[in-house]
Amino acid sequence: MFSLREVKYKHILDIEELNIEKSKVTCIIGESGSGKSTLLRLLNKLISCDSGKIMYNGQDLNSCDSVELRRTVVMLAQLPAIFPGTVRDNLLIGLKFAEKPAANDDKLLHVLNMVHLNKCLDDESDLLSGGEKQRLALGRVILLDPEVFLLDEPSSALDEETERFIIENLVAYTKKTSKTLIMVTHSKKVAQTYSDNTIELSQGKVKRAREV
Ligand SMILES: Nc1ncnc2c1ncn2[C@@H]1O[C@H](COP(=O)(O)OP(=O)(O)OP(=O)(O)O)[C@@H](O)[C@H]1O
Repeated sequence: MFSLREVKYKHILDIEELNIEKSKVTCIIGESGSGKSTLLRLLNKLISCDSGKIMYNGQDLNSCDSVELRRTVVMLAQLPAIFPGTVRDNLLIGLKFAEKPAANDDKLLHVLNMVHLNKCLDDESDLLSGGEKQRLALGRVILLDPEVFLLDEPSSALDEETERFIIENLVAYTKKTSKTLIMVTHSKKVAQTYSDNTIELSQGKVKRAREV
């Protein structure tokens, strides 16, 4: 799905060769500052590499329209934005930005259940805890129903049990729908348990890329 050849970005990333498979769960691990978030941002075309080539489904990412790309490849940042308004507003705003039809309350409640967020749709989002806001933003991304999820530490603010519940739901959903999940995680345990492939970065280079 994604293939990278001799990709360099500033002093931060220097990747000789890397392939990320379609319809698989790929975890990106590595020490803090190793370039994990930068790699996700390259794949979402939020930044462009200085040299080398990134292909997406056989097409050079440079020649992909960024807006079109982000309709199918959706990124959840490490510190996602929460907008003023209710839980419902925050779930629906992604669909609105993407010019997709709004979802009904049943669908919104189903997504809240998936991300283990036990809140009412009319609750004010600025009263949520950090971990709850993180799950709300994840729900917003799930509603967009992209082909590729790029998730930057989606469970960093969660306790182990909630993390397990959410990642299990997410992996089951992406497997069932043949979506591609690319997820940065600080947890080797999450990578070992749930990923089909793991990419380990160290100082901007691929230290290891393997099937688990
Ligand atoms: N636009 C930029 N310009 C210069 N340096 C940057 C830029 N963005 C990130 N960096 C630096 O690049 C390195 C890699 O950053 P990145 O956020 O990709 O790391 P990470 O592996 O995701 O780290 P963490 O696990 O702490 O989130 C860091 O040293 C960071 O300070």
